[in-house]
Amino acid sequence: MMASTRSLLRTKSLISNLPRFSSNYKCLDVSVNNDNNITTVTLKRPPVNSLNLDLLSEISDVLTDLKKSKSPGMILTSSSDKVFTAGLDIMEMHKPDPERFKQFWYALQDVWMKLYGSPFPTAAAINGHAPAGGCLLAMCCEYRVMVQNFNIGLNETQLGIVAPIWFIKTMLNTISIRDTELALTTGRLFKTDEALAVGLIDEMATDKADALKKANAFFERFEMIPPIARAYTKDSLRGSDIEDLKKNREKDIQTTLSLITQPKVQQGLEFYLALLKNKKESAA
Ligand SMILES: CCCCCC/C=C\CC(=O)SCCNC(=O)CCNC(=O)[C@H](O)C(C)(C)COP(=O)(O)OP(=O)(O)OC[C@H]1O[C@@H](n2cnc3c(N)ncnc32)[C@H](O)[C@@H]1OP(=O)(O)O
Repeated sequence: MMASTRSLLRTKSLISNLPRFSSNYKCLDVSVNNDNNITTVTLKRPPVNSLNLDLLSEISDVLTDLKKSKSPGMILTSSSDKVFTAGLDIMEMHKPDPERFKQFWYALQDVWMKLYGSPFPTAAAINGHAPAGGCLLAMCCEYRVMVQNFNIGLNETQLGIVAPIWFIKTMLNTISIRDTELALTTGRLFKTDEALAVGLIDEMATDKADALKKANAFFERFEMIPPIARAYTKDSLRGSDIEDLKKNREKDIQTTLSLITQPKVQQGLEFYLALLKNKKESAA
């Protein structure tokens, strides 16, 4: 075979392996780093990247594309300069339409299973606050770099809601049982340096550029590791948590719907929404 034909075939096979991303994402920016082929997925749903059905569906789609294209890795970050994501969109839980809520929760389960269980390595460049669902997304990643002076944690109890068992398992996979219990029961939000001290994040960064640089450096650790050995090892550690949710998926949706629609829980959410609005008014 002529050298030029060989090189053309090689180029073709490289092209067919490159991730093909939909340009139709409304709430995400997706870009591939030419130096290391790592994909950066940037959450872009102003003002606070709250996770509604649309955003979750797009994250789910991009994770499917990355798996199909055998991506060498993904960084999750935000286009905002102060919020990574404010967690689940409270409007999806406030006076929910049951059918819409089921779709929303199903999409959240999907994102969790795909991100927590991804065969490719993942890092979060947390360039802003990451409460509740935001902390969950960050903890699903294998490595977390966080810009200083922001907050992260599972603060559900502060809203009068209960973090589902798969949220709890994700925290248990990250920090100690003792710290998980204290953090969850008090709904604690950790400042960046406090999060580093308990191991909720792996590194601190001065700004987003520094966070992205450190997140990119994480992937160098796998240069000499066969991807299949890496992926099987991750699955041995995380796979049983995912299997548990797969088995209980419908039950988890029904239980969450019946809890979220309880009058006391709805009152708690209304109170919390009012606090968010008042905060704005008293700052003005
Ligand atoms: C029983 C059932 C089990 C359910 C289990 C549920 C599991 C997870 C739950 C969650 O993820 S609930 C969400 C928890 N999130 C929070 O507690 C964060 C709330 N937000 C904030 O603390 C702040 O907004 C911020 C993230 C620190 C950012 O502060 P900033 O000053 O920059 O912005 P704000 O002025 O506060 O907000 C702007 C705008 O966005 C609205 N908003 C904020 N967070 C959310 C949200 N999570 N969902 C929907 N909307 C949100 C906020 O009200 C403002 O709205 P406007 O006043 O501009 O209309």
